[in-house]
Amino acid sequence: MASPLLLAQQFLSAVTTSGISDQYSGCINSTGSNSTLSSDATQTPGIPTDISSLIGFLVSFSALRDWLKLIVFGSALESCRRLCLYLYTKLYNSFFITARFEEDDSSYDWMMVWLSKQPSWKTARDVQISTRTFNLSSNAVMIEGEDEDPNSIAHGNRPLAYLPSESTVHSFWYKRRWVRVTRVIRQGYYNRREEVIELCIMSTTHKVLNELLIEAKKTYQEAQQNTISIYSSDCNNNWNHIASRPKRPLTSIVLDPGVKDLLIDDARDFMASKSWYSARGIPFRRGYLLYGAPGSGKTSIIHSLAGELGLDVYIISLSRSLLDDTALSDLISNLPEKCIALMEDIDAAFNQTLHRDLDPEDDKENPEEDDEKKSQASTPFAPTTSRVTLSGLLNALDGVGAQEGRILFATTNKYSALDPALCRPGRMDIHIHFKLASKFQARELYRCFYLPDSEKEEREENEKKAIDIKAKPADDSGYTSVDEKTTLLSSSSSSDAGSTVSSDPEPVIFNGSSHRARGPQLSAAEVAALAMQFAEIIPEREFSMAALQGYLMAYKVRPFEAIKDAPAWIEKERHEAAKKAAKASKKTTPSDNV
Ligand SMILES: Nc1ncnc2c1ncn2[C@@H]1O[C@H](COP(=O)(O)OP(=O)(O)OP(=O)(O)O)[C@@H](O)[C@H]1O
Repeated sequence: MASPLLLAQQFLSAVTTSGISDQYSGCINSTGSNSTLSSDATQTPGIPTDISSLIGFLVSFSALRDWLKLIVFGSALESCRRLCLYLYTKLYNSFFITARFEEDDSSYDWMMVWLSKQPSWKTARDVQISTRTFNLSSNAVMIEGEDEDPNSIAHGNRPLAYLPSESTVHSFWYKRRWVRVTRVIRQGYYNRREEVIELCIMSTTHKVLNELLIEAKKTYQEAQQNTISIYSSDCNNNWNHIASRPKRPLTSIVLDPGVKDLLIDDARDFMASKSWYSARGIPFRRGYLLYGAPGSGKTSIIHSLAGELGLDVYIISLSRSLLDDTALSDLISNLPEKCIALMEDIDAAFNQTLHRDLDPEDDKENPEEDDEKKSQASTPFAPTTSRVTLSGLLNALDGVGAQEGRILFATTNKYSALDPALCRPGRMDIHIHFKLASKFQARELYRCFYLPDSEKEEREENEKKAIDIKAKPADDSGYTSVDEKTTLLSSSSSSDAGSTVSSDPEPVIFNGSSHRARGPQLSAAEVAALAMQFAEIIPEREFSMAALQGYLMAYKVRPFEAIKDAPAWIEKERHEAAKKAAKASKKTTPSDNV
């Protein structure tokens, strides 16, 4: 590598040949310091060899002098700029607090809904119109003047909102503090569009920010009051909000007497017993296994309970592609402290097909549906890519990383196929059998369908009150055996199941089908009497509640026809079931012979 001295000498020799050095040659020679000349340098007469004389020589060029001045001046300027920036940041940070909200976090939705309610946000001059609801089904972010039409979603009219345009700055006053808001859109990994809200508050402490956050969260929760949030995991194992569903009233689900009470009381009691569990060193978790006939209300009751308890539902799909034991464990440990974790068709995760096999015992409960599923299961579907093992699931449920405070609901149609380790108390504390519809359920479902709305509201109110009274904290929090509770609660509600109506209702003259609003207006007593008639026709434990619901849906505004045509419908269903059973047995006979 060439030394700087050598380079300087080469530069000088170039200058000398161009004649510039002539005027300076005297000066160079006058230094007379040739003592350190190298053999190369001796070949170029008049070139300074020590550093100080070289610098003196270079400085003697006016252009070089200017360059040097520029470098010194530039460095000083840059240092000054950096110092100012540092001081500004220091000063800014001591007077302002900046908070960022990323789009994939729930706090972003809180902020957007809260901001949409700020007068200055609504009057922004540079706006983007959006139909985003921020995971709310209500019109919490609608623009002023838009009617709050309860049917708007049914008509496809999503509420409109003003969102200030991206990268524009908006400011307003909050509790006598100046607040600046910026919507920043940036490019994330894999060119993913990411949105961040930056909130800058003029405050020296976090007090105002905390107040603002609490207010935003409350505003959001109020807007969300009548909905439950449903979360599901993505392939990166993150929990994503996938939907907000309106709460389903418990009265709309008809189960055998005592089952609903058992579930709600137990879950409420569990949620209020954290200290009881920790005092005894028992993991604060509760598991419910709902098993039985398809379409008997297992999923529906879970959603309804979530609404009643004010918990979000986190769906754990064991057959999700690429889910393995580690990913499952991560998912479960990332659940929030109070939530409902739902594993549907828990038996299906360990089968090699995407469909459920059926338990021979359960076959009896719903032959038609089961035959259908059997034939589906026998078709060559791609095997699931899930790699969850039973031991992986057991560890995830109660291993070290398992989340405390969560309520797990698992459903299955194939109870006897489940491993006893999975069903043991501690993992699944309460097992509830959901059977095909009883006469009592058929009667209540009919009432639910045709009861006037005002009566329904009253009934819901009464049921809610009854639940609230029971919800008072119990002294003996902890595990109670299923048998004990079922007996207790069944007896308390059996009077309802056995009620009868003595007199026949007045027939209402009504023909043909019409819109629901123009259907016959029946009194509660009339509906009750008709419901009794309907229940008498429906055979005990032969049809699922989903099948009965499907039948009544066809008679939404024709309560009398629903009763009149029920025997024919039952015959038809039996006939079809027999046909399917014969077909299925034909299919299996040749292989049996082989
Ligand atoms: N007990 C019930 N009361 C009121 N409606 C019911 C009941 N059972 C089922 N339904 C209705 O039937 C439909 C299916 O119910 P749901 O999905 O809850 O059944 P499920 O037992 O979870 O079925 P699967 O085992 O096939 O998942 C829903 O629309 C629900 O409204």
